[in-house]
Amino acid sequence: MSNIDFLLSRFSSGALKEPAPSDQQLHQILSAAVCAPDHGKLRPWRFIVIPKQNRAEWLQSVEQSMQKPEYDYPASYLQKVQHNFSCAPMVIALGMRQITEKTSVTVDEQLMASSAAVMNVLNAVHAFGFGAKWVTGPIANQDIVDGLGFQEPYRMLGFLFIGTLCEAEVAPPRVAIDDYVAIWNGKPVQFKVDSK
Ligand SMILES: Cc1cc2nc3c(=O)[nH]c(=O)nc-3n(C[C@H](O)[C@H](O)[C@H](O)COP(=O)(O)O)c2cc1C
Repeated sequence: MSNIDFLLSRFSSGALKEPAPSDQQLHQILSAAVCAPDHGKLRPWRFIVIPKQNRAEWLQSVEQSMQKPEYDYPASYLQKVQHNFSCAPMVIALGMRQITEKTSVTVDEQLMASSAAVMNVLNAVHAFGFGAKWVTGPIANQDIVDGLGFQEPYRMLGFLFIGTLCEAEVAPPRVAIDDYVAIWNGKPVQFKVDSK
């Protein structure tokens, strides 16, 4: 497969089975993260691997926090979280360190660099033939953020579930790029997708 076909064939999937990437593969996958564009070289991205051997303890703390009345999660969401965290072969919590002193680089730019780093991780996972899904959702309550160590100045950016794709999965149809790209001809542009 050519490099461009490789990029065009990536898709997200939460239907994952064992095995997960090996430690060596994970090291390379995370090394791809730090190749992301990074204004001011602030390295804002942070990754917390939640290893299989600590997953039961992690899940227990998630369940305890989600059952607190102040959070008011629907039972169906708790079940979904239990399923995702117990079944995913690999779980990585995503975060960033927000730097506001001695830099002119905005936190928005740091968020963009951190998101670009996650995208590199998704592509590196795909390069090794694995699948992944980035989720945020309402799970990041204060107890979960604190339990990970992602309280300020850090900011939580979600979780990555990583593993082997189920055979039946194929890439979904993609949108037409012409809808999202315009050529500037001296006047403000009108995107096709927004004028439909
Ligand atoms: C920052 C971010 C957060 C996301 N959070 C969720 C989520 O909480 N739940 C979910 O089902 N999908 C979530 N998604 C979407 C999936 O990760 C994925 O992008 C989507 O299913 C489309 O698949 P694709 O990557 O193949 O286009 C999120 C995506 C991004 C970029």
